[in-house]
Amino acid sequence: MSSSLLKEPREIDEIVYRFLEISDFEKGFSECLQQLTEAKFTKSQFIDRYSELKKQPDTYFIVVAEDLKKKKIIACGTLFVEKKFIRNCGTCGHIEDIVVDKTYRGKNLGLRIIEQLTHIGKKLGCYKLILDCSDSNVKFYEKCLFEKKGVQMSLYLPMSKL
Ligand SMILES: CC(=O)SCCNC(=O)CCNC(=O)[C@H](O)C(C)(C)COP(=O)(O)OP(=O)(O)OC[C@H]1O[C@@H](n2cnc3c(N)ncnc32)[C@H](O)[C@@H]1OP(=O)(O)O
Repeated sequence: MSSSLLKEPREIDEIVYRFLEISDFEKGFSECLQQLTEAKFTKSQFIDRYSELKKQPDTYFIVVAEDLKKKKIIACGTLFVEKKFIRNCGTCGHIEDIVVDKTYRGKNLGLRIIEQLTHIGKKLGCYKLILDCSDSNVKFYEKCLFEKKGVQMSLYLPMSKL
């Protein structure tokens, strides 16, 4: 994943926006994600998943914000890139797992993470970016220029290994 895919400036007020690195386990990546949902994992699980995603460099783009003074991950978000047959074999981007550390909310970090993911999506030629969110986050995504469309549906499956 080349950092040339990222939007400039990548550093604002001693906060850097960059791709996830293997050393981010120590910098509180899991603790940041835990402020979104259940996200406890061991270092070995992190390394396994990180290595797996690294093998698909055109598909998974995880952007983090690091507070350089504290060496701490304070926000993150994912762009998952889906290759389709429809739309002239088009590419659709899925925005996932956006979270900003509680103590940094309301300072445009969420907006900047979305701007980075949108920038990557544009550079990769995605024809659209889509996401699921709760009603309470609709206004945030509208500020990020998304518009409400359709409904979200889920089917949670038992976690069996077939
Ligand atoms: C696809 C998914 O991942 S959905 C899951 C989203 N994540 C979560 O719900 C986790 C918990 N929440 C968070 O981490 C954060 O509150 C986020 C990511 C939703 C927002 O991040 P923040 O950094 O606080 O937002 P940011 O400061 O960039 O806000 C940008 C604009 O949206 C507005 N905004 C942000 N959140 C909200 C909200 N919930 N309701 C209304 N407006 C909002 C801000 O006021 C700001 O507007 P302004 O430019 O007029 O001042």
